[in-house]
Amino acid sequence: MKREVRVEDAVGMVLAHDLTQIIPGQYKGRLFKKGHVVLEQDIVSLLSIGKEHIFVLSLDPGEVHEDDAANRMAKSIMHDSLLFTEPHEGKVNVKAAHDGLFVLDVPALQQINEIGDVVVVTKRTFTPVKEGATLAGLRAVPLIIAEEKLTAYEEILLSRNPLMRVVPFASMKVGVVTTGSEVFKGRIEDRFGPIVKEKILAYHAQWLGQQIVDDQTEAIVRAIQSFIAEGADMVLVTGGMSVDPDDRSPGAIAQVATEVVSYGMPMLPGSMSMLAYAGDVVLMGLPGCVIYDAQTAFDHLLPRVLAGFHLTRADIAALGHGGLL
Ligand SMILES: Nc1nc2c(c(=O)[nH]1)N[C@H]1C(S)=C(S)[C@@H](COP(=O)(O)OP(=O)(O)OC[C@H]3O[C@@H](n4cnc5c(N)ncnc54)[C@H](O)[C@@H]3O)O[C@H]1N2
Ligand code: MOO
Repeated sequence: MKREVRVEDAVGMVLAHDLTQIIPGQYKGRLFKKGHVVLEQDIVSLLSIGKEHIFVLSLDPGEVHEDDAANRMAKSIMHDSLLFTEPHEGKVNVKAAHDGLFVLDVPALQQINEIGDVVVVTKRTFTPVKEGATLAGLRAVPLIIAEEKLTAYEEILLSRNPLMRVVPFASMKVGVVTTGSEVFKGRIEDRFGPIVKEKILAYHAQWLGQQIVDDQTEAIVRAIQSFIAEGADMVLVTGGMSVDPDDRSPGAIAQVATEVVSYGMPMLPGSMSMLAYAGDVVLMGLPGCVIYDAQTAFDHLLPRVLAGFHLTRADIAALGHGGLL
């Protein structure tokens, strides 16, 4: 509620509007901002610009100032992997405490943003982020917010936190099996090795090496198994993923796998990719587009796998929404 008070009585109260200072020839601008909580030392400044009375918004019981609200919003989503800025204009920014994969509880975010007057705005879930990156903004929309809106927010998080977190990447050991008679027989130069190596090293994973083999199922199987015997956490098989008679990679991966999650996925480019597991070892089949397109399904699967997630068919099916890269 807006009401008039004597400046001396305004300490602790919230300014209802901006207050302007004019010093002829020198300055015309805002001395205090709407929403400012009046401090003891502000009294002199206010009197010096001719304000003996000011309009304040009094916080009735059940009302919270925007900055206090933003602080409470931050408190409810505390997590070791997150850092929070001081509130400014009713907003706290959330930052990454370390490199990793940004992971968000999307249904909980939806529930929070349905409350009204509190908004949480984030990066997309499963985005790889660097230390210090801004992940989200938490904002109280009105200057004065109803306590019940904040309570509703806090109640959702009682059972749902962590709402968001950053999962560090494991330093997995990765081996690459490259198929293709044209490469094996030296008819063309291999392009897969350097491209995949760069993507893997960008996540600080370990490069075990690359084996180039002919389009023969047994040769591909042996190469995968030799990387597993060497301690690989992940083996990538490149090329030979589509429909030609020489495309042996899916069959070879399936032979080694204990679980085939998916051959084919709802992402373009990269729809001919494959994900399988041999025990805990991740097996991926990478189609030719990975050497052609800057972004494919591989770029979306790799960080999630490195963050330690065991992907299911449901996870793969969910890629379709936004999967047209
Ligand atoms: N009839 C269909 N044709 C294709 C389909 C389909 O569903 N039906 N899918 C297309 C899609 S999508 C993709 S992606 C590619 C998948 O290709 P492959 O993984 O089978 O790739 P290859 O046939 O082995 O090679 C394609 C192309 O890339 C060259 N290549 C392969 N490996 C290397 C390497 N290590 N270094 C350099 N160049 C390499 C290869 O020589 C071919 O030119 O299939 C579509 N077709
Ligand atoms: O697997 Mo293909 O890449 O859909 O582009």
